[in-house]
Amino acid sequence: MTKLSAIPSILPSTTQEKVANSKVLVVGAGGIGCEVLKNLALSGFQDIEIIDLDTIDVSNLNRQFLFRKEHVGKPKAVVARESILSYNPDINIKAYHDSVTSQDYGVNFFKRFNIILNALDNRAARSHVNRMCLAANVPLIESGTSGYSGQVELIKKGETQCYECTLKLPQKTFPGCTIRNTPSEPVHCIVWAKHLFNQLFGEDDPDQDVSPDTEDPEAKAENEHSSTESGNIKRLSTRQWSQDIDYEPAQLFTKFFHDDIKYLLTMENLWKTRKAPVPLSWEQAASHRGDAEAENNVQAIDMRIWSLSKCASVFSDTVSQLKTELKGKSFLVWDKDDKPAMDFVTAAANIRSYIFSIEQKSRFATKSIAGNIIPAIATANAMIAGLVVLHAFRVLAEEIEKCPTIFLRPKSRHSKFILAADKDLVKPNPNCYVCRANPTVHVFLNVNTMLVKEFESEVLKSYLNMVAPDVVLAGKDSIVISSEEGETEINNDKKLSEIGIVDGSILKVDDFLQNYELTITITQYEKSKPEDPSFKVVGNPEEMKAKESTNGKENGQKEAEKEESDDDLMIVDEDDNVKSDDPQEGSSSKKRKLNPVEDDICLIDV
Ligand SMILES: Nc1ncnc2c1ncn2[C@@H]1O[C@H](COP(=O)(O)OP(=O)(O)OP(=O)(O)O)[C@@H](O)[C@H]1O
Ligand SMILES: [Zn+2]
Repeated sequence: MTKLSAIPSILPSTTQEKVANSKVLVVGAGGIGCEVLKNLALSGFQDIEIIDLDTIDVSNLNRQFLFRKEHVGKPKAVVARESILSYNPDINIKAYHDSVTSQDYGVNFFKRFNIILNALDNRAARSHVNRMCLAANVPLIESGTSGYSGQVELIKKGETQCYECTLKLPQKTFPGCTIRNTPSEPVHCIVWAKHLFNQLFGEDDPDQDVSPDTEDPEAKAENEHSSTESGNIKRLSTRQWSQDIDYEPAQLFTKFFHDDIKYLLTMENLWKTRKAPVPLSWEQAASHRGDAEAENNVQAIDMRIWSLSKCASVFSDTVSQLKTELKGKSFLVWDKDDKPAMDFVTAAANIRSYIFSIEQKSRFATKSIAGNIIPAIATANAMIAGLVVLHAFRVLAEEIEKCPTIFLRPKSRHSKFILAADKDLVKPNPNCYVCRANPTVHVFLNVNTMLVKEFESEVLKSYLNMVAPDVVLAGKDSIVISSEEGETEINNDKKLSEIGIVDGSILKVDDFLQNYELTITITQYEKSKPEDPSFKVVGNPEEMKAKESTNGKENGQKEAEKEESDDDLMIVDEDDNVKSDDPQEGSSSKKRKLNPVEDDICLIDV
């Protein structure tokens, strides 16, 4: 029996019928997904499917209200289904505890739906669903939040831009010389401390060198030191040297916080317009007395700013703990939830901040910066989910012209939001490497150093978001990378040039799972600086510049700042289409491979 009574009577009767008879897929049952599912169930949708790969974590409970304490550890999709049935037992609802990128969900699976609603938190899954919906020609409503910001966007093949029509700028990174030579903000010291962790205990990454950067152009004019030296230490690997001294904390401290800083001071150009750092000896730090008061205040330990002597003792203790953890392993992986790893970064970052006269941060604040944590705001999720379902009504009523992209922006601190809408639907980008006919891209890389397996994992999968690519070298018609296991593994460790991929090569890449074909033109490129990316992907080489977004907050926030209204919510038209700081990355400006900072940002309870 169709429960039309649940359908908002404000809708025209034809739309009410369509709502009751349509089949909807919700992808993701997290913060937005739970709200969307509740809205669907309460507004008359009768046939819903949910897919989510994750299980319920205790940190989800404050905002993902379909879940309770007793559900922790259970699959989100399954529990969400049960909770929705408790609202309305007549709904036909099916749950999949699985990744939407799995081969089990091909184009025919997507074709079964009238509309698909994304409530995801990462770029790879979003891109995949985007391609599946284009291939299946099913409208997709894409949404995301990031703190108090959010966005809802309709994607309809041929009529609107797709998720990949605009270049998503990679997460903000910092120039290597700022991190290594001239930090000026706490985040620079925190990134340096994470790099230090990796140099001492993590996977080797030459881009994460922590020693003074002698190639810094600003310093070079006066600095005649050989680039084979760093500080007073010959540039043998930091890891090797640390192992040679058995991770003796005082010696490590002396190198990183005294000798390297002394060396930096010899780069005089750097300090002409900046406050110079002050080298800190192990003895000075360990016996530092000036900040004992900060230690004794009553705040929760994580909220306190640690004294310098506490930082020194935590540095020493965690170096010893991490050294023990490393035994028998080739490297450790930094994790903000791993206590010694997080304590180490807090201590090292704060010691460096002290040396550079930069504000020190509590462990709590350091964790949030180091883990790129943006708080998840239940209200923002709820507002965005409401807009998702309103858009769904309009799509089903075939009024897609009434579905411009809508942005949620914080008006000011705390409770005030504004909603800003684009004036019109944004048309597809004719150069989009996904939704245009016969898409092409140019990839700049070094064919003499990049391995076939790196090209597959970093360029095709991680950057271009393919799932199961098959690559044919044009002219030779042989498969050089196959999605079939065992077919081309023999090529994995070869350089691209060794299998005939050279400057000017054209590759035909086919991802059967995404029904997506892409032509790639290879151009030989060599890094000129160590921090340069190892490859670049460009739609049109003449337009190598990424579409610079003015910071997303400007979308609606500027409008709002002009207004003096006490309303908690304002709705304004959007004057331009400039996109944002990408709330669609949700909590997670998902890094592309080139980004040294965190991959997915985790949400924290607020
Ligand atoms: N490939 C995928 N297939 C299916 N579901 C996915 C996929 N990728 C992400 N998701 C789901 O999308 C949801 C996004 O929700 P949300 O942004 O609230 O994240 P969360 O993981 O619930 O929260 P937190 O990050 O704070 O732990 C998550 O439940 C996640 O499991
Ligand atoms: Zn597109």
